[in-house]
Amino acid sequence: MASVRNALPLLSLPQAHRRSQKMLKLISATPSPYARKVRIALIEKRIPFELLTEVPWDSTTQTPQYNPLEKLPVLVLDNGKSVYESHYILEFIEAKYTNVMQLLPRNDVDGALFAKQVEVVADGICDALVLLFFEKQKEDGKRSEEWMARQRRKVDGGLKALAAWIGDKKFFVNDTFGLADIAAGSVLGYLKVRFPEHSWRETYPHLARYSEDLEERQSFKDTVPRPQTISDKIV
Ligand SMILES: N[C@@H](CCC(=O)N[C@@H](CS(=O)(=O)O)C(=O)NCC(=O)O)C(=O)O
Repeated sequence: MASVRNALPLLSLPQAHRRSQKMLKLISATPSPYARKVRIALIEKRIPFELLTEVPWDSTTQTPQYNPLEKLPVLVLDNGKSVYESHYILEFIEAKYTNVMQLLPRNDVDGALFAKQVEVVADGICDALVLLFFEKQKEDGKRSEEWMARQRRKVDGGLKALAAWIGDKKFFVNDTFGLADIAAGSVLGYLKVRFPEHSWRETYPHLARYSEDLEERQSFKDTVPRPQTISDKIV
């Protein structure tokens, strides 16, 4: 498990505080669109954390020690407790750190619920992309074309919804960067890395421009997804 302290927020902390500050830990993987959501949120909120990079598919992973579902991201708290499932981690951070930038509008229930609906669709696209990615890894003759077609329909349907919702706006909710933009930006960044051949940018030019604008934010620049080498056979 590779470890790196997230330098951005620490640069703003007085030196003495850095040594005494017990650090949140985030178990992550370099390509993970789910983990990227949490990384972006922590950076945007300027909450210091230590990044622990894992390959959850390898037999050597420590992920199961922190999540009975054996999935990352996992946020490991100062008291050793772990918080898992990306949408819940974001809800946890939003609720527990109230004196920092908020991802959801405080006085707009419908706006907050819509942001969560965008996250549902973005995460659903990620789920379909992950299933598609691993189906494509199967040996010739063992891949199900019907199964892959079903996942592609979910991806395309989700992208159509995101494109319709964003239109030519800068952000999804109340013209303010927030949860919906983290979720949508993360899945669009994942598409670029894992499925560069997908034609979504030609099909939805506004969505492409929206994604390019988000990638200019420091929190996105610091968390660009990278493919990972999986040592063990996925079983
Ligand atoms: N719904 C989960 C999905 C997390 C997930 O699937 N993580 C993958 C890694 S990655 O696809 O995000 O890179 C994982 O740990 N997979 C291991 C496993 O499923 O056993 C979330 O939002 O946190």
